Amino acid sequence: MSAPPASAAPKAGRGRIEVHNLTKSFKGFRAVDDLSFNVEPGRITGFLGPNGAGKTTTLRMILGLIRPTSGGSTIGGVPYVKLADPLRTVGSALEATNFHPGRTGRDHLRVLATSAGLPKSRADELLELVGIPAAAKKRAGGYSMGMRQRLGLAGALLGDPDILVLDEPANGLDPEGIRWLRGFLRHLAAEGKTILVSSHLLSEVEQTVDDVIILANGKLIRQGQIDELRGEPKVRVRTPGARELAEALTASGFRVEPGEEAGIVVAYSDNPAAVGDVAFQARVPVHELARQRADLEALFFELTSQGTARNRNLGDAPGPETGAGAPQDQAPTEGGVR
Ligand SMILES: Nc1ncnc2c1ncn2[C@@H]1O[C@H](COP(=O)(O)OP(=O)(O)OP(=O)(O)O)[C@@H](O)[C@H]1O
Repeated sequence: MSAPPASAAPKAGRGRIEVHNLTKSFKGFRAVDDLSFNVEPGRITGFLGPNGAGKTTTLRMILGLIRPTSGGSTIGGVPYVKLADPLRTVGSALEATNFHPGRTGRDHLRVLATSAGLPKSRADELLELVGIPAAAKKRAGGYSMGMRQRLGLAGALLGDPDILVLDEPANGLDPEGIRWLRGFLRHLAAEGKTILVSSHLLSEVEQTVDDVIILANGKLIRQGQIDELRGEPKVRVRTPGARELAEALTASGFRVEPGEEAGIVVAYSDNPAAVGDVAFQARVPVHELARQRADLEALFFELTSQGTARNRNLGDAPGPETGAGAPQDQAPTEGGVR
C-alpha cells in the first residue's frame, strides 16, 4: 500500500515542527550545529540567541529555503518541500523589509494571494486583521518598520495556516505595537496554531512566549518552558533583623538563603503574605518585602556568552567566511510566503 498523502497526516501532530540533528555549514563554517528540538501546537515558542547564533539559517531550513548539510526537519511529520499545500500549512515572515517599494500593501497581498490560489479579498481582510487597513493604498516604500512588520504578518496569515514562523517580528515595533503583537499571537495560539518567533533578546519576548529554545554558536543551549527558566519563586525581605527572620522562617518550614547584601533574606516561596506573617509573628521589622523576579536578561546573557557559548562572531573564535553562501546552498523556493 502506498504512503498516505501529506494532507492525510494525523491531525494530532499536524501542527508540530520537528527538527532533528539539523546542521548547516557554509564553506566549512558550521552556522547550525546538530540542532534537535520540537515546537508544539497551541503554544508560542521563542527561538532565541544572540546575533549570528544561527536562528535565521535554521528557520530558512525549516521552510525549505536552503538545504541542510545534514539532518532535517518536518512539519506534521512531512518535510516542508513535500507539503501538499505549504501556504495553508505554514505562514512565514522572514524579512520585514523585503517588499517592492512601489507596490501598495493591498497589491502586495493580492499578488501573494493569487499565486497561492486564494481569493484576492483576503488582502483587505488581512490588512484589517493586522491593524493597518489605511495602508492598503499606500506604497510599501513609505511604510514605517512597524507597518512593514504588520504587512509581513498579514502575508504569513494569508492561507490561514496552522503554523506561523516569524523572524524577529517585534523588531521596529513601538511599545503599543509590541503589546498588540503579544495579544495577537496569544489569540492565534489559543486557536491552536503553532507559533515560532525568533528574537535576539529574551527580555523582549519573555512576556509573550510559553516555551524557549536558546541557541548560541549554532548549538542548542537550553530548551523548555519559560517558567522553568525563571526558576523557583522567591520572596525577598529587607529587614534590620535578618538573622532572626531567617531563623523564624526556617522554623516555619521555609527554605531561606542570604540576600546579595546584609539585611536581606530570600525565602523560597510564591506567597509573600505568608512570609510577611512569619515576620510579624517573630516581631521582626520589615522595610521591604516583594516577590523576587528572575532576571531573565542576565540569565540569557550568562547562558549564551560563557564557555563554549561565547559568541564566535565577536572575534576570539573561528568565525564565518565573508560573502554569500555558495549557489549550491540555495534550495528552490516552493512559493512560500516570505
Ligand atoms: N549564506 C551564508 N554564507 C556564509 N555564512 C552565512 C550565510 N548565512 C549565514 N551565515 C553565517 O551563519 C551564522 C548564523 O547566521 P544567522 O543569520 O542564521 O544568525 P541569526 O541567529 O539569525 O543572527 P541575527 O540575530 O543577527 O539575525 C552567522 O555567522 C552568519 O554570518
